[in-house]
Parts: sequence; C-alpha cells; structure tokens
Amino acid sequence: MRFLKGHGTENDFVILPDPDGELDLPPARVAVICDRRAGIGADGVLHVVRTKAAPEVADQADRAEWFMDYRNADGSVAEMCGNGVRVFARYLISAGLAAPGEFAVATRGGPKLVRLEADGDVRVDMGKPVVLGESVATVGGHEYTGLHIDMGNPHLACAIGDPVAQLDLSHQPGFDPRVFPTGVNIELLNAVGPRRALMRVFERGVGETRSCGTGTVATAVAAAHLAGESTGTWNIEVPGGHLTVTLDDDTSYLAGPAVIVASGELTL
Ligand SMILES: N[C@@H](CCC[C@H](N)C(=O)O)C(=O)O
Repeated sequence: MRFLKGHGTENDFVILPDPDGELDLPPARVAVICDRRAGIGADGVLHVVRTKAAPEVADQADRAEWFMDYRNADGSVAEMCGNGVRVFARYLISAGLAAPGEFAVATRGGPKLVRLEADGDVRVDMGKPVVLGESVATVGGHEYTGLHIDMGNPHLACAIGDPVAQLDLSHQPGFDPRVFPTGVNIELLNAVGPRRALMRVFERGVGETRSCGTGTVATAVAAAHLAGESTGTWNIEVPGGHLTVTLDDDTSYLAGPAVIVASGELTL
C-alpha cells in the first residue's frame, strides 16, 4: 500500500491513506511499520480515514471530512497528537484533499481546527488545556514535581532546576499509576527567559521523541504557571526544532513547521 513520511520538528510519522477505513492496523503491525530497523521508522502512524467511514468519530462528520486515526509507535491508540495533526493537515493540502486555509480534522480528542499560515507553518487550535493538579515524575533517581495537564491526552509537565540536556531519558521515568492509569506523556522543562523554555519529552507508547505538540502546550502552561501568567505566546525549544504556543483565556494554539519528506510502497 502507499505510504508517506512526514514530520513536525522531527516528531515523525508514517502516513497511511485509507479513505474507506479498510486497513486492519493491529498493534503488532503498527509496531513493525514504526520500527527504525525492521520497518520504515517513526514515532507514530497517521491513518487517514474519511470521518464518515470511522464509526468511533462519526459524530464529527458534519465538522471534519477527515479523521486522524493516530497510533503510537508501540501500536497503542492515543486521543490526540499535536504535531501529528499538523503533519496530517500538510498531507491533506499537498494531496489536494483539503484546500489551504482553515479546516477541521476529526480526532479522538474532538475536532481540531488547523490553518496553513502565510509563512508556511501549520497552526492548530489545541483547545483549552485542563490543569488537574500536581504529580511527581522520577528521572535518574531524582523526583520532579509537575502539573498534571489534560490536552485530550495525559501530560505531566515538570519545570525543573537541573539542565534538561543532561537528563537520561533512555528509560521510562517513574510516575504515579493511580493518577495516570493509562500512562502519561512526561515533559521536563527549563524556563530560560521571558516566555521561552527548553523541553524534553518521554512519550507514552514511544519513548523519548524529538518533539511533542501536545507536550509543548503542556510545557507552556507549566512555564506560564511558574511565571504567574496564564496567557501569552511562549517559544518552546525541543531537540527537533522550535514551536510557538499561544495561550489565551479560552483556548491554546500550536504553530510550527510540518513537512512531507518521502513517499513509497509499503509491503504489509
Ligand atoms: N507526539 C504527539 C503525542 C502523541 C500521543 C502520545 N504519545 C500519547 O500517547 O498520548 C504530539 O505531538 O502531541
């Protein structure tokens, strides 16, 4: 079957166009596709299905023509992917399946409005982050307290004093499974200037990635909390590049590059 490969600040995805939703994607198959040696290699799969062909989001069909059926590299299903939805929008536009401008994409976390910006970046309205309290992540024997933030998917964003560049994120950080029974995406951040933060992330279902869109919004919320603010535009530096997050009273926006880099035939 045909595939494409794309990324947003090096959070990379295999794109599988399947308008009628005929493709069977058990976790083992997704894991092989995402395997960087045995497969194509990616942090996740963007399965492109017409919303009306996907019963689980059929209620969004009047808002969004296309459903981003997102899968993590281990084959697990996630509610939302901020970089994924931006790459998904780039694919729809480049394939002539959506007109440049503003349109909605259906996700398990509800419809998301995406927009192609004049500078070529793709922006998405991520909705209002919900802060649910505090919890603790353990990395390399150190405990870091952070904010539990619901972005459609679960996040624990920890502003820390130690330099994030020196953390060992080769293993799953510890977290409280009573707070996060379905796992959690863990962001570690250094607030380094006015409305600027450095972030690393350990994603649920993947491991350390070079960027995470929902995670950068959670990071902006945690950095704003630290600064005693709740609105404004934050620059978030991740290992794979740079994203901007705008927080306002009602919602949040994530903007940055999203590109398609390859296409080919996949033997399943
Ligand atoms: N990389 C994504 C988040 C993907 C889903 C996440 N791993 C989860 O399981 O919730 C992003 O850009 O937001």
